[in-house]
Amino acid sequence: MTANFDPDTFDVVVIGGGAIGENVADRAVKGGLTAALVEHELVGGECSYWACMPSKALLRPGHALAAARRLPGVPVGDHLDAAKVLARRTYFTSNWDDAGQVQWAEGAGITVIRGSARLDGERRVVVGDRTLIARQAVAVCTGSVPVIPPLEGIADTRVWTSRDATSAKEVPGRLIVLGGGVVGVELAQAWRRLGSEVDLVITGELPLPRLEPIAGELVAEGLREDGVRLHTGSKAVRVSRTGGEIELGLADGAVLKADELLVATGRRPATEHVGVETVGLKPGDTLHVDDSGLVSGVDGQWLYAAGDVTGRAPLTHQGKYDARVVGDVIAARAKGPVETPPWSQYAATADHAAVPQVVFTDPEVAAVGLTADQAARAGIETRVVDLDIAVAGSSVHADGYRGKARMVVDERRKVLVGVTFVGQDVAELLHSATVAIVGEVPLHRLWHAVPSYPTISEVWLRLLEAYGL
Ligand SMILES: Cc1cc2nc3c(=O)[nH]c(=O)nc-3n(C[C@H](O)[C@H](O)[C@H](O)COP(=O)(O)OP(=O)(O)OC[C@H]3O[C@@H](n4cnc5c(N)ncnc54)[C@H](O)[C@@H]3O)c2cc1C
Ligand SMILES: NC(=O)c1ccc[n+]([C@@H]2O[C@H](COP(=O)([O-])OP(=O)(O)OC[C@H]3O[C@@H](n4cnc5c(N)ncnc54)[C@H](O)[C@@H]3O)[C@@H](O)[C@H]2O)c1
Repeated sequence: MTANFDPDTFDVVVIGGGAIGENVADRAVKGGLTAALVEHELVGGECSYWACMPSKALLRPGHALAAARRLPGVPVGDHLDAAKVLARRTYFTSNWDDAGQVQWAEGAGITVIRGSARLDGERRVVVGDRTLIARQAVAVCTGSVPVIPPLEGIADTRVWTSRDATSAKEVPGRLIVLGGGVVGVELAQAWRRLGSEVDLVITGELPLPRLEPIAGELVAEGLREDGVRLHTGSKAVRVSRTGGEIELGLADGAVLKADELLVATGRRPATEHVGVETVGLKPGDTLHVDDSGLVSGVDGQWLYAAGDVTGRAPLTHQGKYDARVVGDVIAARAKGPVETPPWSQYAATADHAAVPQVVFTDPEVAAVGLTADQAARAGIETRVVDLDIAVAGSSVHADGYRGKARMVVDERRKVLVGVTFVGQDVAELLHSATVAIVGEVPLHRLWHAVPSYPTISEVWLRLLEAYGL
């Protein structure tokens, strides 16, 4: 480790102390460097306080109740105790206090600096009246912010973003959710199961349009069964609030009324106020990176980025994988030139081949790799195998179990390039698919990975049989 005599000079300065920035700093320190982590809100970022953790804490009790109802003989009540669910959610956010994460970071040897950071040319970062100097590298890990569509009246109307929807202290009586991506479907179901009347407005015919159609089909079915009113093919055009009531006007003339409107129409990289213009980049743009995390268009191998700000895979686990690459490669390059071949410690190759994602609705969606469409568009000669999940394990798991599975095979290489499972409790099946894709396991060898009886994993056997093995 380089001795740190000047309190404003570090080997690495990380801008943004979300999960991704924390991991860049941690790996750099583990590699023998000094690192400063600059954060202007809460160390831990979106995932810990307003995204993954609180949203999953809001969803899980409703799923447990629904699962219990599918099993005769299990004594269950008819609704959740919302106050207790909200209190448990708040526990998972540490009541929006980052003392624990700061303690972790300092214990890991990272210097935490509070304040808003801006790049100020090569290897310089300004925080308030301090100018930090980065001997080796600066890593921008500033995450993303919600996109608010330009609806008439929206600038003057108080609406919810995902932050409000994950931190609300009371259950709204009526909630409109605009946008049928992952945030939209998860939070529509969470609040519906906590007692809100929910209208979900989507532009297409199915929610979750980036995933295989089986995901949108079964999730739409699940939402409707819960009582969510799904407005498909709908375009929101105007919004207003009178007193406590918000109105959302649709292009077909319909007007939806509610107590709150959650705008869940996507996110964009947070690069507007980070001083990227001082190094020749455009504020607001995505920071495109190579597989080692080096920002494109900036010379000198000193500016890195990871996480949502890169637009590669806006997911905590994948961003943390990219962060481990970035922290490791900065430490390695501090000692000399480094090769970054695919699948090496210094290349985030999986971002192109096998990004896993779980949508934590009921039914769950667990998907990794390419959809059939994406594989075909990439010029891969594919064979698609579709199945209902109907094995001994699924029927024991829940009465009336409904689920679907799809695997996308690269026919030339006889390996998997994409797998999607949809159904109750399929999330834990996903890692098997990720291992198969990353390991490029030939199907004839996968045949020898025998799933236990009676588990839902037996769907693997059925998929391979349906393929012809
Ligand atoms: C509702 C919701 C649910 C989600 N659920 C999941 C899930 O279940 N699983 C999953 O994998 N992903 C989930 N995601 C996505 C996940 O939250 C993000 O991919 C992840 O938080 C990105 O981490 P990050 O570190 O890149 O950004 P962030 O977590 O946003 O961290 C960036 C940090 O940088 C700080 N910062 C920004 N600018 C500056 C500056 N100039 N100076 C100092 N600090 C600055 C911010 O305050 C912030 O703390 C969810 C997202 C949402 C919105
Ligand atoms: N469980 C998880 O892993 C999880 C959960 C939540 C979020 N996330 C991540 O966070 C990111 C952001 O999620 P998101 O749902 O905000 O974004 P998204 O881009 O996934 O979905 C936004 C949706 O809003 C729709 N939309 C855009 N403009 C609209 C408009 N004017 N009216 C109606 N619909 C409109 C889009 O067609 C899209 O379907 C995602 O990329 C996801 O990876 C992950």
